[in-house]
Amino acid sequence: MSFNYSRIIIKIGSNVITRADGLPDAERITHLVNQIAEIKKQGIEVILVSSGAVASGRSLISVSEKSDAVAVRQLLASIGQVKLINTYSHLFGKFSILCSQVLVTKEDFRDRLHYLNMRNCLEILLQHQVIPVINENDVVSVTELMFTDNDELAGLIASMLNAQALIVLTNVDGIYTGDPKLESSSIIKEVNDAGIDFASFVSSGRSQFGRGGMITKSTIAHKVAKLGIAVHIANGTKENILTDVLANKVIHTRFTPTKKTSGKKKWLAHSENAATGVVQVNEGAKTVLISSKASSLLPVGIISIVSDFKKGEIIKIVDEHNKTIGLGLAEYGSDKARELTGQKNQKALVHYDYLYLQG
Ligand SMILES: Nc1ncnc2c1ncn2[C@@H]1O[C@H](COP(=O)(O)OP(=O)(O)O)[C@@H](O)[C@H]1O
Ligand SMILES: N[C@@H](CCC(=O)OP(=O)(O)O)C(=O)O
Repeated sequence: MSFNYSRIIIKIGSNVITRADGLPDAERITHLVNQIAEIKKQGIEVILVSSGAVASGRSLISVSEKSDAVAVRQLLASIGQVKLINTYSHLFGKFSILCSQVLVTKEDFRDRLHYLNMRNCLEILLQHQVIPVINENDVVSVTELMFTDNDELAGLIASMLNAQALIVLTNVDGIYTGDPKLESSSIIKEVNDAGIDFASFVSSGRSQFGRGGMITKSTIAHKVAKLGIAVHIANGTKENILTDVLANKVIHTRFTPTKKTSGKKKWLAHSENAATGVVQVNEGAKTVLISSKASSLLPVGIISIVSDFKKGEIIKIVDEHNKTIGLGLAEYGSDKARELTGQKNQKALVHYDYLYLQG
């Protein structure tokens, strides 16, 4: 049985695009573009999240090893992104397909208006049959402003565009039960909502040119699947991998999508870093909020306003043990919330439509 998706995000990792010597693998990129063109011909909308700017830069310039690592990354990415996008543009052009360059930073996902502007841009590209090729803007994203890696970025894009699936291509067949190099390890074919402790068997090690490693892939995949989007982690170095994944013909790891979530909640799900305020709730409120019943956060269940916020800002909701249980959009500021804390029959601080609860 093949998967019937109409909109997919494909993430191509550094290790898929890069040869062992650190230079871009032109043959592989060509093969992937050929498959994407084939998928597009079937009427499936495709958004590409592609790493490879740094690797492409490496093929164009040599830099002294003594130079500052952050500056070198900026230099390589700045030069390399031009080559990367030119490669895609040339290869897609052979199929008369237009692609576009979209470079983003973590900041672009913070503010809802900015987020919606970005979404509108991607939607109009898709409406015009263009394949957006997205990468982090490595030239301005440094240290704490960076995404953990492009897996995190791909997860955000999948949520933003209500995609049905996210396909993450890496250099192993999927998530293994242990070190992929050991014979005793096997591929986990299906992950469902039951919740697996990935950290217990996925090592934090990364492959040569990767940034986040398999741990970020697992965490992001789990989060995205819980928002109702299927996630496939597969080996991008294998022949016909994309068409085979969609035809369900190849062994890989698939995270089963669970409940459907609204666009607003999907945005909130990825907004922890943008939260300004923190609100602590009691056990009763926690139970009601995480139950299957749709409930808003009312002042009666609030114990304290831990840090300040203004109306319309994102707040983190924590339980009595300071564990984060969700994120929401404040209907009013922290001054008013403090006045109402513990009181019955008051206006909700977070309306259910603007409340995302981590499960
Ligand atoms: N349990 C595991 N299953 C699969 N891969 C693992 C596991 N533990 C660690 N890894 C490592 O994660 C690497 C893939 O992540 P990463 O280096 O970030 O790649 P990419 O560039 O594709 O994002 C694999 O090459 C593998 O060495
Ligand atoms: N933006 C960088 C890639 C960063 C990155 O996180 O890569 P990956 O390990 O593939 O998720 C580049 O284009 O070189």
